[in-house]
Amino acid sequence: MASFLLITTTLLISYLIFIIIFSITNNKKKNNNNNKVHGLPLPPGPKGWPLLGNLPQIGSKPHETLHKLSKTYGSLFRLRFGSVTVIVASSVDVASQFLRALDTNFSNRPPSSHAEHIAYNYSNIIFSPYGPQWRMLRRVSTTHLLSTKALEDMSHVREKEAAFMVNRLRRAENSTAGVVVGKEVNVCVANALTNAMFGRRMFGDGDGGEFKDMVVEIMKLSAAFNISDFMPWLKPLDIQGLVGRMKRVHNWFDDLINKIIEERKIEGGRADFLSVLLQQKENPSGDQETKLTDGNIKALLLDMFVGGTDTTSSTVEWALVELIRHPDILVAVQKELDSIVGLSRLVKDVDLVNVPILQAVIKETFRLHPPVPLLIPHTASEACEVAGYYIPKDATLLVNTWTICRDPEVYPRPLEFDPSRFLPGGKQADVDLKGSHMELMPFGSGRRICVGMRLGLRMLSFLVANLAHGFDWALPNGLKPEDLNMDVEFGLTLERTVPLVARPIPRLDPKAYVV
Ligand code: HEM
Repeated sequence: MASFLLITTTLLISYLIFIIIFSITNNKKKNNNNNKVHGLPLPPGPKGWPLLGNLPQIGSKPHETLHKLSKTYGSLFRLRFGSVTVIVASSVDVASQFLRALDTNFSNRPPSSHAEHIAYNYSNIIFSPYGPQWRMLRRVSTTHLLSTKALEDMSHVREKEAAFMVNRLRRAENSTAGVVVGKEVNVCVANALTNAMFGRRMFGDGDGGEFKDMVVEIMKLSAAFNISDFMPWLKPLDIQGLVGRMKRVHNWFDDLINKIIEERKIEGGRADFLSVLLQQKENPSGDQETKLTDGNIKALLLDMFVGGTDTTSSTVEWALVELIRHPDILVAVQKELDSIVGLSRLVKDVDLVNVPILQAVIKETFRLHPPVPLLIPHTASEACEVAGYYIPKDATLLVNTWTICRDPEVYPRPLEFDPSRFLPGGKQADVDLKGSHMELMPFGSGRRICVGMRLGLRMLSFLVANLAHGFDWALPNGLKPEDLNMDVEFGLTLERTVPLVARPIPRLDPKAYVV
């Protein structure tokens, strides 16, 4: 036994030494070749550690660390995460070179253990390689699941879930401790999505049972930083134990969704995403280059849930926090909505066609609190030149929208919450959220722009509208709005460290709240 341990340890140490030497010489060679062959410098950047590169410098709030580095190295700089070259874009000009001028070259994604072990080996949209499968999944999603008509057909589901939420909040009227608003919003968004996907609510009002536990684990793993994604030679060791957890949660999800699919086969079709996808699999429409597989269907539904829930609910929470901190703006939103909706019913989807103040509040919330401050990473399919620098093939691109949204050259008084920038006469009056204005792109831009953007925007506007129109808001325990903790936690989205707890004070006719 002792000699077995000795041999294993010796082999492991030799393997590590070999990897260290190989990685150092390989990185040097790569950099020299890059410079020599193309005669262009690589973007500047801080020196990294052997092997780990700049990983130890990134910290728990990468967007803020990268923001600080951009002050030293400029709006286009380079890092190394393990063996991966990382390029960071932190200005409107640089971001538009990558995401507009060179969009096709930067439409790929880096390898990801999450995509491999949870999302059916890259069968999803988010991490699908740029190619026929990705095009097919985007087409199916935009044409059949998230088209304007499909979103309108689903509006009653969102309205019903919002009514449940408003009703729960109304019942908390007399609670002096207040309610954890983000939790209520999260349950509402999650149920609206599972209703759209599977035709059923899967989160109870108190606890969400098995599905909720599974989702929480998936969300945690989606946000986790797996070191072997950057040091592929560490893969066999799974030193953080993440791959084991990913495989377990994948099987959990797979069992659950298989059960739902089997039930669906017995019950017959419905008008939800699952039925539409199963039908598309049997009878594909158009001349699809690739066929939709069971793996694609499951991975796509998972993508939509993971991509759509926390992004939407955390932005609603931030918007409400800002409205509580700026009571005059809350009153302006309420007046705008009262003039359209009155006080006898809740806001509906169709009411939100012409609501400039609400839309300006949403934009300003996205600007100060972008839920995805570093866009999902892109990679360079081919080496190229940007701003006089050499960008190597396979380099990972991070776009720091958090920095872009706080650039004082673009946004005067950038730390102030001031929706009037986006109103007629304001400096950013023409800026929309659809990815054509690099100064505000919470959904990204170019080919990889968020596929659920329209659904996300509708849910978000609709929920903020109902929270603002349905209630006045007070803080418990004499807390003053200006004393609200505004710290953030970087994860799957940029969440509040301290969730908002507030007291909803109904302001509509009592019958408006009856579900
Ligand atoms: C406020 C809500 C949302 C925000 C802020 C948001 C943000 C984003 C961002 C920043 C990206 C990456 C863009 C890039 O790579 O450059 C993305 C991608 C994606 N989002 Fe969203 N999202 C939201 C809602 C949704 C919803 C509701 C869904 C689906 C129902 C969804 C599904 C996806 C998918 C599938 C992708 C991958 C697109 C691709 O790689 O081609 N998102 N989202």
